[in-house]
Amino acid sequence: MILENISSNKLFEGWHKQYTHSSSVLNCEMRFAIYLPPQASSNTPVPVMYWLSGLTCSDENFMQKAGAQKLAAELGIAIVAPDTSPRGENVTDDSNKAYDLGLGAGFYVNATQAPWNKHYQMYDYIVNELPQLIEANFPVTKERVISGHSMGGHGALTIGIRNPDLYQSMSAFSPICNPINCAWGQKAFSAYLGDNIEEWKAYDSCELLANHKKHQPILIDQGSNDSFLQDQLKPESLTAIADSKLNIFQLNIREGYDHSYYFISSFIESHLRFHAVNLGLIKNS
Ligand SMILES: N[C@@H](CCC(=O)N[C@@H](CSC=O)C(=O)NCC(=O)O)C(=O)O
Repeated sequence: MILENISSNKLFEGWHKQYTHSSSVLNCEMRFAIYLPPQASSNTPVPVMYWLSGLTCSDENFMQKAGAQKLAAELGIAIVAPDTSPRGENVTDDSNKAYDLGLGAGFYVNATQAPWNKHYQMYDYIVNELPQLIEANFPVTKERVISGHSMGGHGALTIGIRNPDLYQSMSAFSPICNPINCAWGQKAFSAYLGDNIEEWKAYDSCELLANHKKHQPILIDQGSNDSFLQDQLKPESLTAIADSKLNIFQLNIREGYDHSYYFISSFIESHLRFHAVNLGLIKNS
């Protein structure tokens, strides 16, 4: 598969680069960003953290706002930030151009309903096509961890829980924890997956955590002053299940923080260290 490099910027002795490529899974041209730490420049393969962004985002929000690259350079972790939906003029968007459906709102599911199912196959793109592309073209190992924010936190948790052999650990900021029971999730899942709620459960962290046997460590940070906390995010639903099943689940409620990248940038280093421990790069301190 051909990658076209469209930007390169050096930072912390590593490189931030953006690429476009043709996606056979999504049936369109896609863009992603990668941060390659300095270790990768000397051809030492490094593990990868996949970062899934939230509603309205592209590959750029996290890379420009989270401030993750300095510590990623020290730890020797590459970061890959994909887009949040298929893109392009031929890709269906919401008829009202709403921010929570269609472009920028792929919800990391494989759509089964027309017209969405032609392009909206973000689950397969994130789990299969994109990592294959990354592993074929960059000096990375097959070791992966996954993290994300809001809609992307939902994506990171559901993808991580469903694929315990592919991701060593997962983390999330302000994730949509129980999409089958909130307005964002119900709107997106009824469009992409149809009316059968049983089909939605394959993309709901609470349902998955309750029913899957093998779990990797999970770290979640949630701001107490997040305007979406009560209606959309519902971390208490996940905690109720996780506490009874797991001793590797940590939810930190951060007093006064909101839903923004200011919050993410305040705690991203603890997420990187958490993943580095689970990748065996550093010891738990
Ligand atoms: N425009 C919407 C809210 C959009 C928003 O807050 N997007 C968040 C993710 S929300 C969940 O997935 C985001 O990350 N925005 C990009 C950024 O750089 O901050 C509204 O007005 O409610």
